[in-house]
Amino acid sequence: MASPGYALSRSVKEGGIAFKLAHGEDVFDFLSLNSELNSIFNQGMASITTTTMDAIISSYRNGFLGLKGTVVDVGGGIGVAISEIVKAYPHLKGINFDLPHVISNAPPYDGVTHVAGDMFNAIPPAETIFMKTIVTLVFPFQTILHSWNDDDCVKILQNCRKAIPKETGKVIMVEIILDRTEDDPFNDIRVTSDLAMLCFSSGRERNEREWEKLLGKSGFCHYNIVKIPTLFSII
Ligand SMILES: C[S@@+](CC[C@H](N)C(=O)[O-])C[C@H]1O[C@@H](n2cnc3c(N)ncnc32)[C@H](O)[C@@H]1O
Repeated sequence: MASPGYALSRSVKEGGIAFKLAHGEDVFDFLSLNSELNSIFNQGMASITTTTMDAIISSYRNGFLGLKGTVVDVGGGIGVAISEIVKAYPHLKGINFDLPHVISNAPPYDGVTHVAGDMFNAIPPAETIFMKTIVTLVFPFQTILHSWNDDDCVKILQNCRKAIPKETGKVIMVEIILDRTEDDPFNDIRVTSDLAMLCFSSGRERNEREWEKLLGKSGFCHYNIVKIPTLFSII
């Protein structure tokens, strides 16, 4: 996992993603080809997610209470986040959507259907889409949108738009928002995550203006930001 750091200077000078220069594959292809690492990665994501879901579920209570129908967690890993959401808000049904090699490791949860697929092709239809990022310093390349460059993010968000009802659909993203002006103890780790994205993906962390631009380009003209007591905000 340290090797992409050693490829960073080559990536800056010659172009290309440092992770791919170091390992010959993009990160998610690399995981799909290494079943032991894939399993460690999925379990790691699941345990980190368990620690942040409490803050998300309680801080966004009115948001979840106002939803109806089905929520699809895009890039939901083995389904921990969506299972916690439907447990806390049982009026909702959940779909956990991820790549086939991840879904094949996912355990069953009440109220959750697992669906395998590729978010660059199509996302299962639902009233609401949930996308949650993760940051760890061991696997610092966590998606969802911060792992991808702007063009890829627009493709993902446009697919989100196609999957939800035109007038009433909603996308809930849990992402980092860079903010240099605020005196916030999480700011240093947000910048560290931005550097980590440079090593592990084509992505980056973004400030509010950059998020607004990305959302606008993808056809979402209304958004709100809800600050929660973690590294992340809800957009
Ligand atoms: C950081 S992990 C899991 C994050 C998860 N949302 C959570 O909070 O635990 C990101 C997930 O995105 C998935 N992913 C990557 N590319 C994808 C694609 N093209 N389509 C669907 N899922 C994808 C990965 O397999 C991985 O499980």
